[in-house]
Amino acid sequence: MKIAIGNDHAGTEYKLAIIGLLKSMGIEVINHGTDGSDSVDYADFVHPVAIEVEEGNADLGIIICGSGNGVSMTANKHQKIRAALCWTIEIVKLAKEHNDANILSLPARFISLPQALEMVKTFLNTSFEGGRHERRIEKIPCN
Ligand SMILES: O=C(CO)[C@H](O)[C@H](O)[C@H](O)COP(=O)(O)O
Repeated sequence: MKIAIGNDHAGTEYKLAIIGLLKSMGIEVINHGTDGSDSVDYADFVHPVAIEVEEGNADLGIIICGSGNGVSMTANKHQKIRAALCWTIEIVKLAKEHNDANILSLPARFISLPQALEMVKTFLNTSFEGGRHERRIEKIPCN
């Protein structure tokens, strides 16, 4: 299992903790930064994550900013990406079961760090249900 991860300055603290968790689980991480607290533009760090997932270099992605919106909007511009903005464990579960989300988007300024770590575990441990949901996700791309 390989995970690509990226964030802006609002997500650095959570990102570093998530990398620690993933490594402790034996998961390989491709870190696209930023690793600092200086103000940056999230798109610069999210497009590389989306490309890793689209090209199959990473199995899944995790992206983090203050609200989770900027990173989600950026990732979802990529044809093969289904980035899900999640703020509870249940929504993470549904994002995998029903939407086969391949990138988890976290709003670092609106969830606690322990909550974020639990959400990451749920993202990794939940499977797509397929069936009617397969038909629906196939209709998402517009070009
Ligand atoms: O893109 C965002 C909002 O959709 C993210 O939450 C950013 O992290 C946020 O806008 C950064 O805000 P800042 O005031 O520049 O720290």
